[in-house]
Amino acid sequence: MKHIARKRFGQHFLSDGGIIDAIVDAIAPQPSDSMVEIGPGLAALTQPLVERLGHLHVIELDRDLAQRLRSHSQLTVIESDVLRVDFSQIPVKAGKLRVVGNLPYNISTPILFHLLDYVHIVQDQHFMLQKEVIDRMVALPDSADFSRLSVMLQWRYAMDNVLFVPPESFDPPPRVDSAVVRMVPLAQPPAIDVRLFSEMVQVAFSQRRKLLRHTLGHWLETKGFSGTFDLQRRAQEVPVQAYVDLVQQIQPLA
Ligand SMILES: C[S@@+](CC[C@H](N)C(=O)[O-])C[C@H]1O[C@@H](n2cnc3c(N)ncnc32)[C@H](O)[C@@H]1O
Repeated sequence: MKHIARKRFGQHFLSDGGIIDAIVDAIAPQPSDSMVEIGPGLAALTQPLVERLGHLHVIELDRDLAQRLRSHSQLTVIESDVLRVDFSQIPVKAGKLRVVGNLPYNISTPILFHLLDYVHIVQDQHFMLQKEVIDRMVALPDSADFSRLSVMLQWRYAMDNVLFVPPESFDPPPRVDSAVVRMVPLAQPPAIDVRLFSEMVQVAFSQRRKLLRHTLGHWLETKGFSGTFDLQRRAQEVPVQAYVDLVQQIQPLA
């Protein structure tokens, strides 16, 4: 029976064979990999991936789609909201977990933040996202796209935009351009208090047009910060490393 795409689940199914091949080539799955796919849908990516891997974990919220996928003996289906999945419970053969998915765009940022909690067990992530979101993820300081998302991901991942995907590659087509991003956790990430860092970056970018003196200045006072930091700048002018250095000065880790 034909599945009718459900808008509330952000369902846009890949239908362009050339794009599917290009994504699978970019992922380069190996039989020794332990991989999990978020939102397999009608298995456009799932099928070629599992052919190369032999086995794949998939996380699907839509009950009907999860039911269809269960008939596939090489898949372990986790029927759940991905934001509730504890990725540390997914078995890995050896090494680390590889995470892939053509994500539901309405919750792509919460998914990226949820996965930050598991970055230490992840080898890499390949995600199809709204191109505009990827532009923000990989943006450099002083550009209009440099945002909270850029800082929150760049301190922990090396990222690159690997493929542009136009709306007509999907059925039904989304109203936006898409792209595929590769995210590789940094081998030697800085030691920081992630919660404090997240709070600080949120405060810094809360009013992008204002100088940090008016936004971050007060927050730093409440934290008892007595070091030096140039607050005569806007949040988007500050390099990621400077945010890292700042949070390390506020609360040196034990
Ligand atoms: C953009 S579609 C991609 C489908 C398929 N991978 C493809 O490329 O054709 C997103 C998929 O994520 C599923 N999904 C939506 N919200 C979800 C959630 N919170 N947790 C897990 N899966 C979800 C949808 O049901 C859908 O199958």
